[in-house]
Amino acid sequence: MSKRKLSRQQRWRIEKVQAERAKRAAKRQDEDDGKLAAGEYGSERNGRVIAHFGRTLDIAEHSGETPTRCHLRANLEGLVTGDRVIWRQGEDGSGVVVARGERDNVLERPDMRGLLKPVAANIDQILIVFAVEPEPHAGLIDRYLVAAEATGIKPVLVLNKIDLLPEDGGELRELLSRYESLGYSVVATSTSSEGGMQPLYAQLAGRTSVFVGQSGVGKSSLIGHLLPDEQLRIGELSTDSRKGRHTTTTAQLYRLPAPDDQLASGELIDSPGIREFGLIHLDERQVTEGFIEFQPLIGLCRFRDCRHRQEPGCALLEAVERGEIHPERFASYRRIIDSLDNDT
Ligand SMILES: Nc1nc2c(ncn2[C@@H]2O[C@H](COP(=O)(O)OP(=O)(O)OP(=O)(O)O)[C@@H](O)[C@H]2O)c(=O)[nH]1
Ligand SMILES: [Zn+2]
Repeated sequence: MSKRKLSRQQRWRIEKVQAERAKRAAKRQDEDDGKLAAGEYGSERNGRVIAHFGRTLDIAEHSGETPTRCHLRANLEGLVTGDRVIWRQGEDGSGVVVARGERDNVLERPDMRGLLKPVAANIDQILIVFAVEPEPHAGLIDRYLVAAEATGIKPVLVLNKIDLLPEDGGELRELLSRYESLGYSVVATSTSSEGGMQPLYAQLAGRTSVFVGQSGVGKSSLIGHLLPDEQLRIGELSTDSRKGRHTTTTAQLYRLPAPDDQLASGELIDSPGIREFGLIHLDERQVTEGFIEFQPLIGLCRFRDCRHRQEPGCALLEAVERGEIHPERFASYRRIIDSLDNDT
C-alpha cells in the first residue's frame, strides 16, 4: 500500500478529531462513574449482545426477550454480536455494558483493508450450505471445512434442494457420505417440499448457529423458513437504512422458534458478511490441520519440514497409498496449498 504523506494541516485536523473523541469518551466515563456511584444503575446482570451499532448495543439476558439499548463503558472495545457481557440497567430504561465475558470462539472477516475483524462470538456450529444446484465444484466443501476448522467452531454440512436430487441420490449423496465417515454431521434439506426442513430443526435445537455458503444455495430461503416473522422486519429495517439508519449490515442474534414441544429452540446469528464466510486467508499449518483425518499423522513424516509433495517417508502420502486418506481430499489439500503460494 502506498503511504501518503499527510500534510501538516491534515495531521493537525486528525489529532484534533482524536482529542475531541477522547474528551467525549472521558466525559461519558465520568458521567457513568457518577451514575454508577450514585446507584442510578441497577445491579450487575448477565447478558448477551443481540446486535450492535457502533457504541450502542442491544443486550438481552436471553435471546427472544426484548433487548435493552445499552452503551459501552469507554474502556470496552470490540464487542460483537453473541458476546456475553455484564451490564447494568439504568433508571431511564437504557443500560450500560461494564464488562465482556470470556469468548468460546469468534468468527472473523477481513475488513476493507484486509485486516481480520471479529463479527460474531460464541457460536456452536457453522452450517455450511451446499445445494444440488449450483453443484459444488471440486474442493469447495473442503475449503469451507478448513476455514471452519480454523475457527474452532464445529462445521455441519447442509445439503439443500434435495427435491432436485435424482432417485438414486446421485454422486452428491455419495460425496457427502464420505464426509460423514470422517465424522462430520450432514443434514439434507429442502425448502420447497413438505417436511423438507424437519432434519434441520433437530440440528439447530439448543445451539447457536450461523449459515454460510456460496451464492444461490438457498441460505435466504432456509433462514426465511426458520424466521418467518423476522423476514418482514429485515425488510423494514433495510427501508430505514436508506434514510440513514445503519442496521442491516451488523450481525444480529435471533431466537429460532421451537418447531414443536420435543425440541428446544435454537439461536441464529446472521448478517450478509457472515454468510460470505469461508474465503479468509489461512496459512499452510492451518490448512493441514483443517483436514481432520491428517491430524493424527502430523509430525510423523521423516523430515520435519516435509511439505508432503514427494518426500520419502511422508506420513500423509503413505496414508493416501494405504487408502486411509481419500485421494480427492488429498488433491484438494494440494490445490488449497498451491493457491496459498499464489497469494503470497
Ligand atoms: N428446488 C429448490 N429450490 C430452492 C430450494 N431452496 C432455495 N431454492 C431456490 O434457490 C434460489 C436461491 O435461493 P436463495 O435462498 O436466494 O439462495 P442464497 O444462498 O441466499 O443466495 P445468495 O443470496 O446469493 O447468497 C432461489 O430461486 C430459491 O427459490 C430448495 O430446497 N429446492
Ligand atoms: Zn509429509
